[in-house]
Amino acid sequence: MRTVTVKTEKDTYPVHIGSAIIKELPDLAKPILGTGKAVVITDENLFGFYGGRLSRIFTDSGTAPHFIVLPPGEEGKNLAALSRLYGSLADLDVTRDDTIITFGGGVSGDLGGFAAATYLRGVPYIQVATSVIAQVDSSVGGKVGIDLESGKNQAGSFYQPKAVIIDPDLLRTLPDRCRRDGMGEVIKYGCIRDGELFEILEKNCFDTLAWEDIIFRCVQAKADIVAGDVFDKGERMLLNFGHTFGHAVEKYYEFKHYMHGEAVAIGMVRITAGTEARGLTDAGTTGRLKKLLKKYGLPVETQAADKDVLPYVRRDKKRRSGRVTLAIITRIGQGKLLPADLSDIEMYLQRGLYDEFSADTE
Ligand SMILES: NC(=O)c1ccc[n+]([C@@H]2O[C@H](COP(=O)([O-])OP(=O)(O)OC[C@H]3O[C@@H](n4cnc5c(N)ncnc54)[C@H](O)[C@@H]3O)[C@@H](O)[C@H]2O)c1
Ligand SMILES: O=C(O)C(=O)C[C@@H](O)[C@H](O)[C@H](O)COP(=O)(O)O
Ligand SMILES: [Zn+2]
Repeated sequence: MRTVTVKTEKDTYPVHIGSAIIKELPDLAKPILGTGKAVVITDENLFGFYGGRLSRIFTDSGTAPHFIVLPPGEEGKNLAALSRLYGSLADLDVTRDDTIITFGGGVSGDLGGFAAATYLRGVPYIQVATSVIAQVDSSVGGKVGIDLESGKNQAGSFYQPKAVIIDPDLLRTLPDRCRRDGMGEVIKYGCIRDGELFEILEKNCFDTLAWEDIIFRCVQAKADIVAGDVFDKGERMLLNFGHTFGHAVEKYYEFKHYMHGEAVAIGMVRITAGTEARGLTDAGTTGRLKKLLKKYGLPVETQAADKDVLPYVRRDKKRRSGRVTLAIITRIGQGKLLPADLSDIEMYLQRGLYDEFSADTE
């Protein structure tokens, strides 16, 4: 087992990464749980695969967990689901001495984490990450929240977990589309910070990747970034590379068409074409990025028209009174924050630039 420590001004917590560590969950959780109840928030798919096993390992260690089982998928990361979740927590008579364990992908983590942040003004929680997205990104850093009618992740909070548990073996049951989807965020880390990771991904394929190492690299990168900017005022905004357009396109399709990593893939290509067109990014970068995304089965463009998607771009949370901070890359491995007028966003993200600058590099 390897452990990365996330250290912010207020919170310090471990991210444990290791094959088969799910068996150790009750022991790893014990110092947090104390004598309180363990309330596992998960989704129907995960409950089907792992509910029995989780029950057993906890019961064997002397604590029977309570389960709250949500419908799976992004369409359920909303106010109605949050409201039902509060009801379930009340039915279980949860108090601040109890511990929530989110067991799942980014949706269970974001929604369950937001419930933990707000129910009784805060109940301690642990993230157990089961999807690629959750293992490389969402379980770390404490961004929790839900989608609103106005857009993606529009209500939320920064609420750090007490611990994060990542067992790569759990990925064995992950559907192929979700595995591919997760590569959108992995490739993001290669783009904004870790050029060597990008090269590893270029040289390998799903079957040859050393998965635990990939997770470790991404988690370490995220822990470092979050430690320096927990509230997303500076460097953390780099983690939003590809998300300005990506979130807009997810919302345009009402979260029914693209998964998050797919939308981020499309968004990374869009913004990079826009900055390459203006000489802000090394020539050839968009083509190289596009080629890698395609290799891992990700979409690189959308059918949706600019006029339909771009209005949602204006909801971006990196916006401050008429200005927006764009997360861009100057080359593979080097992220940069680019302040721009809100009115310029469309110029950077227009489809025409994509067509011009996204030829595959061979
Ligand atoms: N908070 C953050 O920092 C952050 C970072 C990245 C993404 N996100 C959010 O994460 C969400 C996307 O995450 P996701 O793709 O994990 O979504 P998800 O939780 O919906 O999981 C995707 C699908 O995979 C299934 N699944 C997950 N793990 C499984 C396993 N081990 N075996 C079998 N099935 C499994 C789920 O049931 C679901 O159907 C989005 O809402 C995105 O906004 C948040
Ligand atoms: O942790 C962060 O910071 C991120 O931006 C990680 C992103 O991958 C993630 O999708 C996040 O939820 C986006 O945040 P938002 O503030 O744009 O909603
Ligand atoms: Zn993301």
